[in-house]
Parts: sequence; structure tokens; C-alpha cells
Amino acid sequence: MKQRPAIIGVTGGSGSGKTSVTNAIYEHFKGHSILVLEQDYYYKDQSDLPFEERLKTNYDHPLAFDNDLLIEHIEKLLKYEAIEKPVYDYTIHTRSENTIHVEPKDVIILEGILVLEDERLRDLMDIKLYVDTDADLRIIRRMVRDIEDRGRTIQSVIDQYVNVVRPMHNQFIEPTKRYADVIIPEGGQNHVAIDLVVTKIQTILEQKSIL
Ligand SMILES: Nc1ncnc2c1ncn2[C@@H]1O[C@H](COP(=O)(O)OP(=O)(O)O)[C@@H](O)[C@H]1O
Ligand SMILES: Nc1ccn([C@@H]2O[C@H](COP(=O)(O)O)[C@@H](O)[C@H]2O)c(=O)n1
Repeated sequence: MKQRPAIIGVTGGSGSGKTSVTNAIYEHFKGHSILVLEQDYYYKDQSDLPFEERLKTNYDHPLAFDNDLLIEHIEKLLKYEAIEKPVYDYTIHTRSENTIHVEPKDVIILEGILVLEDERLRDLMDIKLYVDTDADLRIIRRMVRDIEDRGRTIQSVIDQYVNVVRPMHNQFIEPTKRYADVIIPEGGQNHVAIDLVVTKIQTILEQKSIL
């Protein structure tokens, strides 16, 4: 009998390659029933705060996320019920007014900087991955991405990295490596690691009578 959907947790520091690893896994199972949930989309709604106040939020602290809503949504998906996924806009530091209707699927990839930090989320996962990339590469990648895609200046990326991202990474993200089943160095270009992970996921899906 088919069991509940499988949940794959993908974490790692900002710019480590979580999205690239997620995309590689997603591409592999594209013909199957699979969806991606981004923890970033579950940053707390700050629409009641003025823009200047939103700039002061620590977006790398566990309390920045609405994990209660995220867990509520995962529990619905586990019961094969649809959700209305929030949409996050990094340029205005809050959710947009739109939501995305997401139908339940057999495989859920849950990706984000702090998905292994919350025990409730960890307990829901069938496999936990940590993408491990050196800090110098992460800051370079983040710099390019934040300027091109997230409307930031070089100085704001540097200030945020030094004052918030780096210390929060060391305090909250890096320590979650101990919970990972698999540590993937260098992220999405690590084809050997991706192949091994995909094979393991296939086994989990067969055990659950999903594949
Ligand atoms: N192995 C790699 N080599 C070069 N650039 C990469 C590599 N992996 C990711 N990137 C780039 O770095 C940026 C951050 O990668 P991403 O997968 O979004 O990381 P994360 O989701 O962990 O923040 C993206 O612009 C991506 O294209
Ligand atoms: N309004 C926001 C919200 C988040 N961030 C940063 O995003 C990072 C997490 O996203 P990744 O894709 O890089 O994993 C996190 O480190 C936050 O600092 C932001 O800058 N502004």
C-alpha cells in the first residue's frame, strides 16, 4: 500500500548550492510526482512593518521564519491535501499578496538555511542533506546573486554578511551539519554525490511503494 509522501531536507549556508542540489534532484525525478517547498517562502509576514523597519530584521535567525505555518502546510501535504504556498519578495522583505496553489505530491523537497534547526521539521524528513561549501565561495556567489536578483548594493551585501549572515551561520546553520545523513561538498556540480543521493531516494520511494 502506498504510504505518506517522502520528505527530503536540503540545507547548507546561504550561497552553498542548496537550490542547485534541489534542482538536480528535481530534474532527476521530474517525470514523477515531486514538489519543492522553500523555507524562504515562509519568512514571517512583515507587511505591517514600514520598509525601514524590515531592513533591521535578522533574516538568518530561526525566529525569522514562520515554521508553524510551514509545518501546518507539510502536514496537509502528507495527508495529500493541497496548500496555498506563500510567495516571498526579497526586494521588499516580506510576502507578496499572492499565493501559489500547490497540489500534493509523492516526494517533497524541503530546502532552506534552517530546515534542520527545527526538530519538528527534522522528524518529518526521510533523508537529510547538508550542502557544504567554503565561506569564500558562498559570499562570492551571494554577492552576485543578491545584486542581480535581490536588488541589493555591494555595500549592503558586505554589511549584512559581516554583521549577521556570518555569525548566524556559525551559531545556527553550521551546527545542524551533525543532523545530516549526507554532507555534499560544493553543491550542485558534485555529480557523484547527487547520483548517490538520487539512488538512496529511489530506494526510499520503493520502500514506501511510491515508485
Ligand atoms: N558549483 C557552482 N559553481 C558556480 N556557481 C554556482 C555553483 N553552485 C551554485 N552557483 C551559483 O551560486 C548562486 C547560489 O547558488 P544556490 O544554489 O542558489 O545556493 P543557495 O540556494 O544555497 O543559496 C547561484 O547564483 C548559483 O547559480
Ligand atoms: N528579506 C530577506 C530575506 C532573506 N535574506 C537572506 O536570504 C538568505 C537565505 O537565502 P539563500 O537562498 O541564500 O539560502 C539568508 O542568509 C538571509 O540573509 C535577505 O537577505 N533578505
